[in-house]
Amino acid sequence: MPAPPCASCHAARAALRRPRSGQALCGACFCAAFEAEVLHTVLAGRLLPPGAVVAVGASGGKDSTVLAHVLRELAPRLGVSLRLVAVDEGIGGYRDAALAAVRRQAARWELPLTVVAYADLFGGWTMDAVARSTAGSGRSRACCTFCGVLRRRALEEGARLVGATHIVTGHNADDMAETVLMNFLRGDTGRLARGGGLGSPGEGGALPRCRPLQLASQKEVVLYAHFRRLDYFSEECVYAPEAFRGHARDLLKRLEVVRPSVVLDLVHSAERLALAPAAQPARPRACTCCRALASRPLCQACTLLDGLDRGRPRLAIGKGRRGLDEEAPRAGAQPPPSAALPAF
Ligand SMILES: Nc1ncnc2c1ncn2[C@@H]1O[C@H](COP(=O)(O)OP(=O)(O)OP(=O)(O)O)[C@@H](O)[C@H]1O
Repeated sequence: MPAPPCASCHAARAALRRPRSGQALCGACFCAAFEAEVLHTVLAGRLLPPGAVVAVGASGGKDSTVLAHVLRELAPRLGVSLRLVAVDEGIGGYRDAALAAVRRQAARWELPLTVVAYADLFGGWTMDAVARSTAGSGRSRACCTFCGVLRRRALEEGARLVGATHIVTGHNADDMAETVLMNFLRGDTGRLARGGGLGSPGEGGALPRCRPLQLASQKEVVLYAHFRRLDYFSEECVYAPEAFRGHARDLLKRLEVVRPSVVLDLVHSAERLALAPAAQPARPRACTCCRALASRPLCQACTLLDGLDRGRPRLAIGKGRRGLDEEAPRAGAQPPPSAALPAF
């Protein structure tokens, strides 16, 4: 049976059905609709004001590739300029190939690219060194926790380096729903309270961050990359199989079979979530080591780096926060560059 005509242009044959609405569209009309929806997200949320210098967190993966491509299309209408910022976490056999993809994109799209490395920013620590250090502590699955905290800090540093006023990342609706679910499953009310909305306004001097693809499903991101013939790196990080996120992802996939709207429902729930006054996280204060915003005496990045420097990663990544708070940073510990507390 031939494909039905495109429900938008009525001229071409439909090439896909949109996963959520079931609308049959040709590739060109789907891409135009996808771009219009991202534009709406940015304008309705007032995420990127005209004149903004936007640092795109570029990992070489599908999400940030699609984000950079869409924003490049929308940049003249939004009146913003773009810079690609890539973080080299020091993950052998993974990040080098991903960075090669980012370099190809920067060259093809004529966008300036800056690469910042954990090793330079964090006193020689790479993710491979962190993984070696945490192996045998029984907590090696926490690699992604370390990486998330340090990457956020590194992205902030890279963005400042290129004179950016805003940071955007490629988190899509599926990523966000996984995060919400993980925070619920861990009982992490602080992150639940901070994690909603389309980004963070830039508390305490940190650059404002946003996620323009937060309402786009993973399937549509992949479809957009396919129809725009984007070149991206699709391998999974070598440390990802250890991550708790994988369990949240599996659970969501199963839930989606019985309730297709579950991903967006979770994202919207998090946006509207209000904590009871007694459960509100403590007011952030300055980290005693680097002066970044922190909900405890030490910010997360300093806590992790200090734990690593002491050779006690178990302390740094465990749930025993009380123990952590009592620990002063090791004398002479290098404070990492300043940034604010992670919101995602
Ligand atoms: N090494 C990196 N350098 C710069 N930005 C990064 C890096 N890793 C992740 N990001 C940013 O954080 C976002 C979420 O990354 P994460 O690895 O959690 O998810 P992902 O769904 O695999 O994203 P992607 O497909 O873009 O790699 C990315 O879209 C990107 O904007």
